[in-house]
Amino acid sequence: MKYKSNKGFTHSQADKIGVLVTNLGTPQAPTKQALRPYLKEFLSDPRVVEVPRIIWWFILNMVILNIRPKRSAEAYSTVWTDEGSPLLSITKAQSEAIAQRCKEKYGDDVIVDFAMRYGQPAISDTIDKMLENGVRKLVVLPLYPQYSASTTGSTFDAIANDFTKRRWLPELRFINHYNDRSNFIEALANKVKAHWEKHGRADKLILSYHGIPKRYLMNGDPYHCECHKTSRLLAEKLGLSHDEYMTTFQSRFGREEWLKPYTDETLKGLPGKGVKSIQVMCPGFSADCLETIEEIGEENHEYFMEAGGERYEYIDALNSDEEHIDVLFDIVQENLHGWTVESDNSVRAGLAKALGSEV
Ligand SMILES: C=CC1=C(C)c2cc3[nH]c(cc4nc(cc5[nH]c(cc1n2)c(C)c5CCC(=O)O)C(CCC(=O)O)=C4C)c(C)c3C=C
Ligand SMILES: [Fe+2]
Ligand SMILES: [Fe+2]
Repeated sequence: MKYKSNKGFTHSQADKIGVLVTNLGTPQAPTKQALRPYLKEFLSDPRVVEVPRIIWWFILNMVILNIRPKRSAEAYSTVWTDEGSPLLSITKAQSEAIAQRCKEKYGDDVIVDFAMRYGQPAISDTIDKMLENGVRKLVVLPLYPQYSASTTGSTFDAIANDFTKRRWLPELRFINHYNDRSNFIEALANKVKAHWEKHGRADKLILSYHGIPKRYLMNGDPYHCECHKTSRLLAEKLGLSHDEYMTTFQSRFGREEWLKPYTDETLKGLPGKGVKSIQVMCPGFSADCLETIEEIGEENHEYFMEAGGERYEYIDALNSDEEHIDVLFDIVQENLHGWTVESDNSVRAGLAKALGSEV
């Protein structure tokens, strides 16, 4: 059979709304063996690496997958906790907190769950579970504030690809971005202010975002502009002048030019220009992960101090802070607008009978 059936449907089930929270994904363990399949899936995605497939297949399989898993595993082992990968445990906590809010407001009509674009829990498995539990309307919330084809676009591909295998599609609402949303900017600003209250101000606030190849921007990806907009709005909210903050791009991969200025090169150069104390925030990461904890918290900290810096502080991502959950729940609520959860019992009864399930 070409399409997945709707086994598990019972007529007594009421139609439900599903909220699927997604993030990038992370390896199962901080080991070379676990990194290989994770990196293979991630880096085989044509939205992530836009290089002709045949050429990329050779580079990926012959070079990268022989070198990078070991190096990445070492980096991951420095951030691993008792609960596993921070990205996974924080995304789970965010999803549970949104679920709690939905339960308080909508009771059992709205089911909230999370999935990862690469690795586990897989998007298709989570959609399977939701549909089996009666979901007929689906809101997808990728936890990327700024749209990029390599992240948000790729998440849409995964949903679309899953739908090609299903017979009875649910209704779909897909959240594209929230980079300039006022309560998101406010939550970021409050996080900075809380840090200032505790530690005082520094010479500069560095807003570091994950990079993408410059070529993607030149081909029309709005990510760079969306990052700058987040920075501008945040700086306005904090009353910062142009020389009190900076937008930079981190986590380069491969040899081509990526969005500039690069975070690492910037930090190496700042002490020589008289900037001796900095605070770094990453407003493109909804959860702390390898790229913030290790790359910003450790590696770039060292670069700055070795170059003559005197004070370096990383300001955590919004993670499962109450105010962040308020923002995410607000986005979800907006996207439930006009959706009711009335059960079409006659359709379900007919279907359940035909499928031989409970009627
Ligand atoms: C937040 C937005 C992100 C964008 C944009 C992004 C683009 C992008 N990433 C790579 C390559 C890698 N990224 C890796 C880790 C990683 N990337 C993001 C987010 C964005 N990536 C996150 C949240 C993480 C951390 C995951 C975790 O488990 O903690 C990695 C894996 C780690 C490593 O080996 O360095 C790679 C590889 C490309 C090529 C790209 C743009 C096209
Ligand atoms: Fe990345
Ligand atoms: Fe990195």
